[in-house]
Amino acid sequence: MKAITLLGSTGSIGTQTLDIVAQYPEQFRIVGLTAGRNVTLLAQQIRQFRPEIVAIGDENKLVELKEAIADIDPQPIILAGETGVVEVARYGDAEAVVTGIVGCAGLLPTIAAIQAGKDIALANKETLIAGGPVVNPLIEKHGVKILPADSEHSAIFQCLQGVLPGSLRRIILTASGGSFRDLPIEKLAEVTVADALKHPNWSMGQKITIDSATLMNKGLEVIEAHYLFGMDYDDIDIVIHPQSIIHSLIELQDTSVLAQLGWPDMRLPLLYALSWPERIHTDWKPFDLVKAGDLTFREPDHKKYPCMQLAYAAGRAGGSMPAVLNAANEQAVALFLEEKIQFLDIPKLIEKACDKHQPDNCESPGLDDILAADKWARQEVLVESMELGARILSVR
Ligand SMILES: NC(=O)c1ccc[n+]([C@@H]2O[C@H](COP(=O)([O-])OP(=O)(O)OC[C@H]3O[C@@H](n4cnc5c(N)ncnc54)[C@H](OP(=O)(O)O)[C@@H]3O)[C@@H](O)[C@H]2O)c1
Ligand SMILES: C[C@](O)(CO)[C@H](O)COP(=O)(O)O
Ligand SMILES: [Mn+2]
Repeated sequence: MKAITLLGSTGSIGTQTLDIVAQYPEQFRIVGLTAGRNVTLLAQQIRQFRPEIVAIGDENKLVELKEAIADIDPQPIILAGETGVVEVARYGDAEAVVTGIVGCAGLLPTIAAIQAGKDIALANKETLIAGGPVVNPLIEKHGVKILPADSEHSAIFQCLQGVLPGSLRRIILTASGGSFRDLPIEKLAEVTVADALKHPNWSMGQKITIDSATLMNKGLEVIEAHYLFGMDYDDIDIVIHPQSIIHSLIELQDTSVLAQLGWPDMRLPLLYALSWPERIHTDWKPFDLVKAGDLTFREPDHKKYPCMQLAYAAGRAGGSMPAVLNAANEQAVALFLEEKIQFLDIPKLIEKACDKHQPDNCESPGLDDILAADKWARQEVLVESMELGARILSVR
């Protein structure tokens, strides 16, 4: 039985992970759970899975959580705030930590888990994009494994099983195209948050759904693939595949191409990340090529979706630039979700922050440099957005 700790238990990744644990209680045991603010759902999860330790990210919710589970015996250790989440990540005999927390908030807990010798089932891509220069050396130093849970990187990881080192020539990331894939570019200026949250194939958290709509999710996944598989940016391509059936492909030195297919269901990459190198027998809906229907592919439209090129440029710049790209994106998406900026402002704000950071890019950033770059980028986007807002208001 594998003991696991789950960061972000109340989110899309978190609840799907707990679905798996509930289905296979003989395979998995929950050691720790963390959430951000959703006390009601976290309390339910604590009742069901009886973790040894829990944390709520929002310290103002600690009393509410303690009251919600006061009758449970024995009581778990109950912590709060970023330090509490970090403590859960490093706690006890968990063999693996599932990083279902969203954003760079996952960086410090992930580092703590690695330093405690725990394998990482990595869904939280922002941690690797921002913290790659620090995380990868730590993975090596502590001899732990990063098991990709992101559907594309799981597909690549699965295709690589049994492939000899040095045989990988190219990675091809598939992209659904997101909510606006069939919308003419001239219509993007007026899209709403509600429009952007209507992902055609996947049900996910709000932030990543917006990232899918801007194609920044795919750009982030290019950087994620660079850090996970050591590929140069010139050897990582993107193809639009509206059906989200082929979850990515690898091309080998002899030009042979391997792909992983399946229904768009995040439980499968999560299950494989948790059970690797084993395969657990499931009774889930078998894949059916005929039912899946036509599989189509097209080139990404970089004019319509500038975020992809912004990500390639930040990845190639390296150093602290990916951390700036990621934080600027997190901040811009948050502003869009709050309806303070428009959809097309997202890439504009990110590009401004990256351009401004260029002369200060730290080539070999340590953790403090990454955290400082993250903080600077969020502040930069906030200031720029206010000026943007002021200009918009002055025009009205
Ligand atoms: N969803 C997917 O299908 C999918 C697929 C591939 C990769 N991913 C990646 O997985 C990660 C999670 O995505 P998601 O869609 O599951 O997001 P989500 O539904 O928004 O869930 C985010 C989780 O993180 C918690 N959280 C947010 N901010 C926090 C903070 N500051 N401190 C502690 N906890 C915090 C939330 O808690 P509360 O809800 O309690 O506030 C929630 O449990 C992201 O990095 C995403 O890119 C997701
Ligand atoms: C489910 C997914 O892996 C989240 O990262 C997938 O990448 C989302 O679909 P899209 O291709 O980015 O639209
Ligand atoms: Mn993905």
